Amino acid sequence: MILWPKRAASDEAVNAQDDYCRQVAEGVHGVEALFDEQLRLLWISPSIERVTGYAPADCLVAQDLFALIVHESDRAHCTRAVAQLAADGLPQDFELRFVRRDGETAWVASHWRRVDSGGHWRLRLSAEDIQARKQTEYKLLETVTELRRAQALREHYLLRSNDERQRLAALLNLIRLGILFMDQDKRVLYYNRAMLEIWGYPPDAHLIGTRESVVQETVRPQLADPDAYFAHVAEVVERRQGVSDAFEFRLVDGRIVTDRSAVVEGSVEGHGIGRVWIYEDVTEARRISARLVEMAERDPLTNLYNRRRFHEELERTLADASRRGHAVGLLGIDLDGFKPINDAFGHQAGDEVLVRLAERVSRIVRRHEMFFRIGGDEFAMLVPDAQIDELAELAGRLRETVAGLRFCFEGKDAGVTASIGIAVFPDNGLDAEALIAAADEAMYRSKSEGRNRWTLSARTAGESARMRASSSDEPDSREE
Ligand SMILES: Nc1nc2c(ncn2[C@@H]2O[C@H](COP(=O)(O)OP(=O)(O)OP(=O)(O)O)[C@@H](O)[C@H]2O)c(=O)[nH]1
Repeated sequence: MILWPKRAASDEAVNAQDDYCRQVAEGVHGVEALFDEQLRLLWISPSIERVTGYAPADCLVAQDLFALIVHESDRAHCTRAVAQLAADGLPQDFELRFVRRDGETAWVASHWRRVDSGGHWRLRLSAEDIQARKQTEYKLLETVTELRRAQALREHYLLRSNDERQRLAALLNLIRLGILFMDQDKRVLYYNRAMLEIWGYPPDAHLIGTRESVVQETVRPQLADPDAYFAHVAEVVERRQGVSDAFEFRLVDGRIVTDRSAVVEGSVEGHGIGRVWIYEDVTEARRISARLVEMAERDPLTNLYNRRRFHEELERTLADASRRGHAVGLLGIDLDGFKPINDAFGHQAGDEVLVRLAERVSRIVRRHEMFFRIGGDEFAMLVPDAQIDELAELAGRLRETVAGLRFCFEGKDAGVTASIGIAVFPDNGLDAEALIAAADEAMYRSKSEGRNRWTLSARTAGESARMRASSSDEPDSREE
């Protein structure tokens, strides 16, 4: 239903004017509507159908127009604003959502005005479609929200990666290995505390960004052989090996350090982003292992090399002598009358004899000669590149030294003598076993022929069964 105020004019003119006005009103693009004082809908433009899908007639017959077309969330506000306008006549402008017949939402900007005429008033609604703008706004809002979320996520990851870095740095600072990261431009990227300690930097040294060449110059004075070390570094860098082999080097203060290095691969395969160096101070480890080797090779009572080292040295010396065509002398030594000392004065007295004997005999041993305790009261002397004369002379001195040792246990004089057998490589044996057997056999001859003497083995190499022993006379040992 459309209502127009009547004017005093001819019916024809009025009808024509009505027709013009109707065409204008019905052709408006936005939604126009008129409500009476009871807020009942009097007229609504056909454009409502374009915006909501409801025809003007649907709106006019609706019991509650707001319930039909205003979105549930905006309805209360809309009702309040319209009641306010009715009461005070002040314009109301706000955005609201229409609910379309197909259930979709259509945003409009609504403008509510009170129009007065002849003591009566009506409410006029003008609403323009702002759906496109709202959609843009929504999109913008979504984009902004998305950006904020991404930003928050970035901050979160940044925080987490900083935490990770802190954790990693704490861990790396705790470990005893020195760690140094160089970037692809050969500048220091990271180092830990142990790296500073190993290279003798003060704990507060600041190396980040320092060029490799500068670092090398600062560590040069620490190195026992800087040129060899830097040649090694250059070779490792040149070779671009996966992980370099451990390289051992010495510092001027006597410490022993090893290094290993690897290229740090970036996320692009085959593209190195720098290099990591790992340093380990192995001084203590080397000292302990040397001590262990020492312990395994030395007799704890006399501190002479033991049977194990004797066999190693004998094999090594024979191999060396074979290559050079040298002779090797072996003196097998067994004490005479040692057991009676143990029996008469106790084991401790026997120990004292062994210790003093080892100490005194060691004094007459020359640089290239080696003296061993094989076990019990058995000793051996190894003489590389030996001549028979020298060996006889050495055996004589040895016999004399042992016989000259005097002890006093429980107020009684005591002493021991030595029976010595001399064997020479290659004359008396071509390998360690044969040489030992020859020396033993000669030593037993010394025993059987009166003790306190030396005997030269007469065994021919390769003829182990046959013996041609020469025996020394007491006390001036001599060859027969
Ligand atoms: N005190 C002491 N005695 C040892 C040690 N090792 C072995 N013995 C003893 O040394 C003795 C060696 O015996 P023998 O070789 O018969 O002694 P010996 O009186 O010299 O006899 P011959 O070799 O026949 O001249 C044994 O009584 C062992 O118990 C040791 O480390 N300390």
